[in-house]
Amino acid sequence: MQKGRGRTSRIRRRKLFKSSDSRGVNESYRSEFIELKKWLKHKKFEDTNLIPARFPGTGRGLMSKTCLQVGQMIISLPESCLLTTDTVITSYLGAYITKWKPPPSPLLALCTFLVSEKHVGDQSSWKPYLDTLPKAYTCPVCLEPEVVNLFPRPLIAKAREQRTHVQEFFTTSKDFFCSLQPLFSEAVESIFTYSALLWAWCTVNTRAVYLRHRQHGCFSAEPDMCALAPYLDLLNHSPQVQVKAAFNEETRCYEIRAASSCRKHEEVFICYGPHDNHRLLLEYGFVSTQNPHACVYVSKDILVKFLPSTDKHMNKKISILKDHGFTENLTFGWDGPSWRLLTALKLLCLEVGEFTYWKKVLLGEIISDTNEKRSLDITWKICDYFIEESNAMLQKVSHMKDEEVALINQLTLVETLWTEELKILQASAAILSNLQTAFT
Ligand SMILES: C[S@@+](CC[C@H](N)C(=O)[O-])C[C@H]1O[C@@H](n2cnc3c(N)ncnc32)[C@H](O)[C@@H]1O
Repeated sequence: MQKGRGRTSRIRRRKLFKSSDSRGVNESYRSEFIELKKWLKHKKFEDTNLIPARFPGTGRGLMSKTCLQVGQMIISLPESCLLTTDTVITSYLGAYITKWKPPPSPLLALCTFLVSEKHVGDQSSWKPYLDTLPKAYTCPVCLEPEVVNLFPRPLIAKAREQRTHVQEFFTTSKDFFCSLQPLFSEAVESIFTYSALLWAWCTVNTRAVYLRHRQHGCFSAEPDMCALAPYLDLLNHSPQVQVKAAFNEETRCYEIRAASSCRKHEEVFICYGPHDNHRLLLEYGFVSTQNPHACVYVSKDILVKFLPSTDKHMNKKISILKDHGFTENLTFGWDGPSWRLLTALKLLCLEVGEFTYWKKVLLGEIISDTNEKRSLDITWKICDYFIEESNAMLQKVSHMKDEEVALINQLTLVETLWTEELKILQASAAILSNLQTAFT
């Protein structure tokens, strides 16, 4: 038998591949995690199942020390470890928040606390936690505008909205920050800078868990539902896993239980929600590969671009689609064009004599073979147009990666997004070709 060609060798190679592909490198020896564990232990948290580790695909996360069974507790974090608006209200900031008018939002309270505690450094009782937080984030608001301009069109619009939102959050909070001057020897303008607030905003938005509080009278009406959960917030997202996560009123702990099993020394994931890649990038600053919820969005303008400009009913058709909510959430997915996209196109493809049947189209009825075929052909053309666009964008990003070395990480993120979109479109194109064959 030739060396390296036998069954044992194949198994060994497969095992090696598995270990280099999904196994993490233990990081529990790092000083920030040693300090964090000591601090958490002092707050009555005992960790038995998890170890901080770095993984090839997902970066820093948590690894299982043992095999985790369905229903088993993954982590149980006592209330005293959580950073909530209660923490802020009972701190030195409480008196300032209570007297400020108009009342600050719960989010502003959390962000102010984070910036202030980070500023005091060694003096902060939250230092062991703060030291484990990322120094920078990759949400679109943190990316260079030239990188954001490389996003798919619908995401560019959302990324710009996010930037405006955070800028307004900063501008409208400046007076409140000024009111905190008595607490600091330095000028508050040098502490509560835009970049400090941006860091805090991203910390809360990418890491907080959902925890509904009773509404404090000293805050604005926005729901108070975010809690920062040290250590637990090292858990990365997978769309494939299921967990049960909630605050247990009896044990007064935030608990996560496995709803699917996990093998020893594998990364332990939670699911942040059934989010598509645009939402993951917008809210958490990453893209998930093979995400079953990922899709490619089709805007109304693209639909119209592929339809004859001579159709005298076009404006009426568009306003029907708008009135019935059919101009939003039109998508291509792994399983082909969405029902909403196909339905919108069937309505837009109605011939003059068929126009009166538009209600039936919206109810999912088939009007004619011609209508079915025409709408499928146009769907295929749109899909093909998107495939070409994705390929062109991937080439552009690859070229920029050579030119703009300082932006390599940001560009890689965009590249992953377009690569996933291309895969989805190719899957959709294959499904559409099969459907078209049925009408020829
Ligand atoms: C709650 S934290 C999880 C821990 C984080 N990786 C860390 O090092 O602190 C959420 C952030 O982790 C990263 N993340 C989570 N799931 C991921 C995944 N599947 N792939 C890549 N990054 C992921 C994103 O940056 C996200 O904003």
